[in-house]
Amino acid sequence: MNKEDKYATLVLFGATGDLAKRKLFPALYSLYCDGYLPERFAVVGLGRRSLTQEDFYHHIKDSLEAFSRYDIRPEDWEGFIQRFHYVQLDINQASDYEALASYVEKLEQRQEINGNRLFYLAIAPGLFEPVTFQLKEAGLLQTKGWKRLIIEKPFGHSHESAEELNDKITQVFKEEEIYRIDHYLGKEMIQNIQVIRFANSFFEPLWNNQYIASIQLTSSETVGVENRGSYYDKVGALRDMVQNHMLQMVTMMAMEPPSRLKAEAIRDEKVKVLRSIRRMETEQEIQEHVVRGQYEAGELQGEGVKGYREEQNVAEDSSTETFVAAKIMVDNFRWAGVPFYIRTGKRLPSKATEIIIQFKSMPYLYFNKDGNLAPNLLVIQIFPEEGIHLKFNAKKPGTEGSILPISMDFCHDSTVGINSPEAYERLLNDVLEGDSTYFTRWDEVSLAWKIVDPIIQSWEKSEGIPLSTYKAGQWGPTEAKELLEKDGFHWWQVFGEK
Ligand SMILES: NC(=O)C1=CN([C@@H]2O[C@H](COP(=O)(O)OP(=O)(O)OC[C@H]3O[C@@H](n4cnc5c(N)ncnc54)[C@H](OP(=O)(O)O)[C@@H]3O)[C@@H](O)[C@H]2O)C=CC1
Ligand SMILES: O=C1O[C@H](COP(=O)(O)O)[C@@H](O)[C@H](O)[C@H]1O
Repeated sequence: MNKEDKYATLVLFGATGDLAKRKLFPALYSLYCDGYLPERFAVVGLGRRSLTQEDFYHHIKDSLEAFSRYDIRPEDWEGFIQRFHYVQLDINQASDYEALASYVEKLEQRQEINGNRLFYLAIAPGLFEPVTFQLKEAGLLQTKGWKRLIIEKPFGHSHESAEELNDKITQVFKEEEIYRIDHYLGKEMIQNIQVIRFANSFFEPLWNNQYIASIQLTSSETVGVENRGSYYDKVGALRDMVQNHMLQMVTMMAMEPPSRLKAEAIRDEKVKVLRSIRRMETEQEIQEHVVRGQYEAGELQGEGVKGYREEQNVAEDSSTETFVAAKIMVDNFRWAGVPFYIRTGKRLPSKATEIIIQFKSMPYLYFNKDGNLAPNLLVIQIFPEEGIHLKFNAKKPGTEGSILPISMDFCHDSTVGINSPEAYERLLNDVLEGDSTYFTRWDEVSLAWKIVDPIIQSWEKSEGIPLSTYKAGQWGPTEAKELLEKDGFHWWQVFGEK
């Protein structure tokens, strides 16, 4: 691409918020240090509070000191911080947008930026819609260059609310200008799934129901809800993690090779997977295939922790799930009969994200006739380490002649020896380049809601599926174990687990 195409002004709503502090400023700093930020690039940070430029600089410095993967070097800091400008704006005040429009225009003239504008909504979802309309009203979208919108999660609370939001936003921005963030798609090893699958002749032939017995996807967290109780208690793990991150991982694993390595072709294939996922409609199906749980007080890493209902801003009688496990079936030629087991939860024993592919057993067990030969596993480790591990059987050295499960390991972190870029760095750079491959298109979001909505509705009925409990520090309720055991599987030990 032409380098001028990347020159841009980033208009950042929510510049004084938690996301900006923990993720966005550090991501911008890394992009700057790695030479990915265009030479003409300005950030207009917006917040409700009154801040001087100096205050804003301090705020950004604090953010980098706490969260950046690079140390602040004076020679980088100067070049970086001069791109930042703070403007106080109340999202509900039309006159503030007029002031913003004139500020941005003058800045673009001064910095010779040709009108490319990137609007990032790092604000509460209830504000997404008013902001987009005000941007239009104030003429901020009438620009000579491109305009793009980055929108944070959650995108809706149900299919209906997501559709309403989408209808509103698409009155102002075209679909190809909208970048819906799912930060899991920015993770190194999730992007690597395509390369593992489509650049290796020995994986692709095995990637189907003839050779694969089941696939497990885990995203476990040790943290509780922390200071996000008021958000989380209305949302729960199914909306917070499954509707987006977990289903996106399933699509990356299950999709067909795209016709071209282009955003639309890849997203078309992911959509086909979402369409093929068997919908659970009846209460019985949901009860059989989905487990929900909530943590009680327990012990984690040697320390006592409180239960979910004792957390700040959580209702005393809350029935919000902090854990979900589910069996997902993808009804197509490639995957018929292969269960995809997903689980995610808070206050679990370790923080880990990984995908484990369990291959079918050999048709005849010459070696262990009792059937105890370990199955071949391919482990895609996404967090804490980034790596791929292939587990297979080999002869135990010596005369005994017994069999030993061994592992061939590729550990990305230690092999490459770098501090791998964070998801937000890749995603911000992609938006600047106009590449929407790792953002969710509306039809993906819509289908994902259609998969989870009936489950939510069933849970909301008082006679619906019971909410199980688990002690903080355990791998969810016992029903999560039983979900696999009834199919003859078990959860494999997560890498991060001690
Ligand atoms: N924090 C996180 O780790 C994650 C957050 N997200 C999403 O990112 C978005 C932002 O979250 P987060 O940063 O945590 O939220 P915060 O509550 O920390 O920040 C909210 C921001 O919105 C601004 N704001 C609120 N009301 C107004 C208003 N009327 N006019 C102008 N600005 C206003 C605040 O400005 P001020 O403080 O000056 O009032 C602040 O900058 C949400 O959609 C969230 O779901 C997604 C994934 C992770
Ligand atoms: O989107 C979210 O993701 C985080 C987990 O992300 P990870 O990159 O640390 O795995 C989760 O804590 C949060 O509740 C959810 O909103």
